[in-house]
Amino acid sequence: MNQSKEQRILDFVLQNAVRGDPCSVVDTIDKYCSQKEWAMNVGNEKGIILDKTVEEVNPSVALELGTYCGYSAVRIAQLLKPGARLLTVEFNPKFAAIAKQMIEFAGVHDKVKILEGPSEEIIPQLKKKYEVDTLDFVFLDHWKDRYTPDTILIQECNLLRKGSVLLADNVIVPGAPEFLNYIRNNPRFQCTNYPSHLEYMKVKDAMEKAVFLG
Ligand SMILES: O=C(NC/C=C/[C@H]1O[C@@H](Sc2ccncc2)[C@H](O)[C@@H]1O)c1cc([N+](=O)[O-])cc(O)c1O
Ligand SMILES: [Mg+2]
Repeated sequence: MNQSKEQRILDFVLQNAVRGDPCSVVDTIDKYCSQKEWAMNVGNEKGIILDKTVEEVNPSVALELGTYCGYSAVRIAQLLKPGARLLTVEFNPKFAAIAKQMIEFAGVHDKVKILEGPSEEIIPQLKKKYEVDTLDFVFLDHWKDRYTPDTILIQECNLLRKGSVLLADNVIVPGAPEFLNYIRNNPRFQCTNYPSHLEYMKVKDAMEKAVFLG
């Protein structure tokens, strides 16, 4: 049965990265996806914006929507302080299985929990089932037409506190125009745009940061 691209990425990491070294896992994925097969990891250029935002927020509880192969989960997890945790939501079981192995190989599995299922089902479970009080940081990188409904759902579930930070990937390519319109016109959020480029390409992309004002 022929392998998936995601399985090829994982295999390349298992054979070429250093077990227990998150940086080498991230760099190895970037090497494979820039030289061999493009894949929708946030990549290193936007990854640095992600890193800086995570360091600035220093979250105790972080949520990621759209795990894919686990690239950004590994990037975020390696920056978390002791005792902090990342919950990452993935609905495709094949991708979740790849990401689980990627996260374990990187040695950050004690900080990361993969929640399998669609975000619209998982988000309402965060407080009771996953013992979340509020979210300090949310990285949106799943289906672009889910950014707005899930941001509304997160608010409806009282998961944000004054100062909670949302960071959205791909607000230019593939684009999230409805989300940009929603979040930039919502007085409860203070927005900042970070121009960048699409992962592994020269195409312009951007990330949008939105701080919840309470
Ligand atoms: O489409 C993109 N991302 C969608 C990501 C989707 C990921 O999240 C879930 S969907 C889900 C997860 C949880 N809950 C509900 C749905 C999918 O199984 C995948 O793992 C994308 C596309 C491009 N591009 O250039 O085409 C570049 C990017 O950086 C991108 O992020
Ligand atoms: Mg993306």
